[in-house]
Amino acid sequence: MQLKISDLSFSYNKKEKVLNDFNLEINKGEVAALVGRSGSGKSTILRLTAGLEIPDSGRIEIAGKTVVDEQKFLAPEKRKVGMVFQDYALFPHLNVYQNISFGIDHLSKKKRKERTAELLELVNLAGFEKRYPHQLSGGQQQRIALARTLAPGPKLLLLDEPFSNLDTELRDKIRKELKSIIKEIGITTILVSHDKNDAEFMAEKEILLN
Ligand SMILES: Nc1ncnc2c1ncn2[C@@H]1O[C@H](COP(=O)(O)OP(=O)(O)OP(=O)(O)O)[C@@H](O)[C@H]1O
Repeated sequence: MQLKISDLSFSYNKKEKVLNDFNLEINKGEVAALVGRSGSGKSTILRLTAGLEIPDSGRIEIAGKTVVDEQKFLAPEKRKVGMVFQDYALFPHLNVYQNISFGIDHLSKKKRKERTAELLELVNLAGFEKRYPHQLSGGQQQRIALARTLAPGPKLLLLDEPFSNLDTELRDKIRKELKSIIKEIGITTILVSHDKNDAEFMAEKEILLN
C-alpha cells in the first residue's frame, strides 16, 4: 500500500465538515482519480496528504509510514510527496533550470545538473534550461512544473486539476504525455479532476466524493 487514509475528518472552520471519516487505499504504482462535484473536498484530500492542512482526526500513511495521526505530524518536505498545483506555481523570476533544481539543492552541482537534464529529457524539454516561465506555453509550463515536482524523487505524486488551464486541443496532447510519463517512471499518482473523461483516460481507479 503506497497511500492509506483511515477515518480522516477535516473542517476548515470547525463548523462545517469537509471530510467525515474518509477512507482511501492506493497501491504502489497505481493511478487514481478523485472525482466529484465542486466543493466535495477533492483538493482538500490532496492538501491533507501533502501536509498543507492538519486533520481533525484520522491517519494518513505513505509507503508504510504514518505521516499524520492524532499524535504525529510530519512536515510536508519530509513526506516524499510531490504536488503539482492547478496554476503550476513556477517561480517567475527563476529560469527552467533553476525552477527544476530548486528542490534538490542538497545535491552537488554536478548531480543537480545531471538530475535536471534527466528530468528535462523525461518531459521532452531538453534545451529549455535558460527560458523563463513567461517564455513557455501552458503545456510546457505544466511539464516543467511536473519535472520540478519529480526532481527530489517523491513516492507519491498529487496532481490538482492538471488540465484545467489548457484548451481542448492541447488538453488531449498533454493528457497522453502526462500518462506516458507517469507510466514510464511508475509513480503512484492521485489526480483531481472535475472531468469524467480526463479521469477515465488517466486513472485505473476512480474515487467518487459526494
Ligand atoms: N481555505 C479554506 N477556508 C475555508 N474553506 C475552504 C478553504 N478551502 C476550501 N474550503 C471549502 O472546503 C470545501 C472543499 O473544498 P475543496 O477545494 O477541497 O473542494 P474540491 O472538491 O476540490 O472543489 P473544486 O472541484 O471546485 O476544486 C468547499 O466547501 C470549500 O468552499
